[in-house]
Amino acid sequence: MRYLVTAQEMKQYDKNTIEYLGIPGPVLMERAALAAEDFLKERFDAVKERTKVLIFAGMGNNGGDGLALARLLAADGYTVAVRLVGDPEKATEQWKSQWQTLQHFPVKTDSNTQADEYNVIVDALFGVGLSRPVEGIYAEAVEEMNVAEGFKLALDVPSGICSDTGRVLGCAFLADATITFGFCKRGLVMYPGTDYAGQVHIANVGIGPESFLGQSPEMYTYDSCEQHLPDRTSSGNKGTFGKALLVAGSNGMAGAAILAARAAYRTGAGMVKVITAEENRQILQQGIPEALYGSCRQLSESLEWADVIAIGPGIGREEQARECLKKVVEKSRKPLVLDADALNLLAEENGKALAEKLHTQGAEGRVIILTPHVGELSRLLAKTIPECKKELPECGRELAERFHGVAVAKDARTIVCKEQGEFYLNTTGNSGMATAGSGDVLTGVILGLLAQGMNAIDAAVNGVYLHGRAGELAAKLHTEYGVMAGDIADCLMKDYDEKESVKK
Ligand SMILES: NC(=O)C1=CN([C@@H]2O[C@H](COP(=O)(O)OP(=O)(O)OC[C@H]3O[C@@H](n4cnc5c(N)ncnc54)[C@H](OP(=O)(O)O)[C@@H]3O)[C@@H](O)[C@H]2O)[C@@H](O)CC1
Ligand SMILES: [K+]
Repeated sequence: MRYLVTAQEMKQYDKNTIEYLGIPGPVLMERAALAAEDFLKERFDAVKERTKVLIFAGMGNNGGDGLALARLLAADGYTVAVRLVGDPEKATEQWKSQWQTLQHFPVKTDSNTQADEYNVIVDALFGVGLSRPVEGIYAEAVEEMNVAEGFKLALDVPSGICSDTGRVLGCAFLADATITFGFCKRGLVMYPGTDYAGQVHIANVGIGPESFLGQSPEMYTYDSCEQHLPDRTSSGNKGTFGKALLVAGSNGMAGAAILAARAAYRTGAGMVKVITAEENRQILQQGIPEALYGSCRQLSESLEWADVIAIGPGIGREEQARECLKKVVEKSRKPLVLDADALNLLAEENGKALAEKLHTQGAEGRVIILTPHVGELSRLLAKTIPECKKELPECGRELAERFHGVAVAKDARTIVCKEQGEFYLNTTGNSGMATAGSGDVLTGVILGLLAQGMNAIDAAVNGVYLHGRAGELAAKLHTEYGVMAGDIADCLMKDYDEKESVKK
């Protein structure tokens, strides 16, 4: 698990480390600079004589990190220059102290430095203290760094990127790599910040979980397959691994049902039954002979049969789809995944009563997982798409509260949350997954995990992670251009069976 922190959280953890744990600020700054120096030395020590480093320093402690780095590199024999940007009169105390020390080292600090004479550019203008759009001399400095040749390293956060949202405030430094201190900032993994950050390295500078003092970060992600998958007992039979009911595919939309059913099987569900339009029967049975078939008339008895239910992929918004949704809500209390047109139906004026019933069922303990993309989310919350994109975690939370369920708010960086507790931000996946049917696969994955007895939040988080990971594997085979939803389904669990973590 990797924490993703906001600027405010990071400042609090800094403060707690200094004031409560008793590690002085200058020690933290020294460790930050040492980590940055190590990072550069790893790449440039072999060509030290030819390496010329130019550090752009602002007047806050991010600039202070830059000054300390300049001193360390100069002491180590590198050619280093510092360009000050801002008024040193307004600098922080730590900055001033670093500046005084720097005077004893061979570092060029006049303003005549030409960025194109240097082959390493370090951005130490702003870190988590960025508080407004970058303009004037600061924007000019960012522009000069961006057009310069050479390797570009950002300290803590690329200047101009909002640490909390990843948004560009005015303009931003385009880094090859970012070395970030203590914890990864949210803005380094959210778009577009992640594209500006380049490769992100997290440096331990002495600010750890001890500094939380009961206030742990509100967001996290997973970097690898460290999650818990459902136990798989070797003596299990198909009943052990769950009976999953999938209501999907109106006439002509059999593909959505096939994709979701395949994904549920690939994730480990014991049995998958698909309720779909009569016209889809033949193609469904050819497309996925492993699945059981049921017509819409058999829905009530199938609800009895099922352990878990998903509804939505390709169902459309016609009367039959509405009838199916009504039955799924009114005749069952089993764990339920709502996707696609099931969500659109709930957002319609005459879906409000059903939404109200679901809200009550959620309050009474029914497991409800909603998987809207931003368009569906905007309809459900009566907000614009840009609003939903801008405030995705908050919108996810609002949806989770509305249904007392788990929200999977899908975008390039999907958010998963409950009514309370942390936000999971997913960092697996790629642009190849922005393809028709990809959402249907995700519904199947979550359904498959639920069928095996996983709780709602774990099924949603792990489902989103696995789906993204499968997309990465599919892109290795087909490139991001060539990935189709069926490839994602077929790549599910591909790299899992060798891993110890499967057995956790
Ligand atoms: N605590 C510690 O010991 C440790 C801290 N560490 C480091 O400290 C960094 C945080 O330092 P920080 O809090 O001083 O903020 P920082 O990012 O330097 O920026 C503040 C300055 O920028 C200015 N400013 C802001 N926006 C602006 C704009 N648009 N345009 C122009 N000016 C703007 C703002 O000016 P003001 O708003 O006051 O006018 C102020 O001068 C952190 O990212 C990490 O690198 C590490 O060494 C680990 C130990
Ligand atoms: K920076």
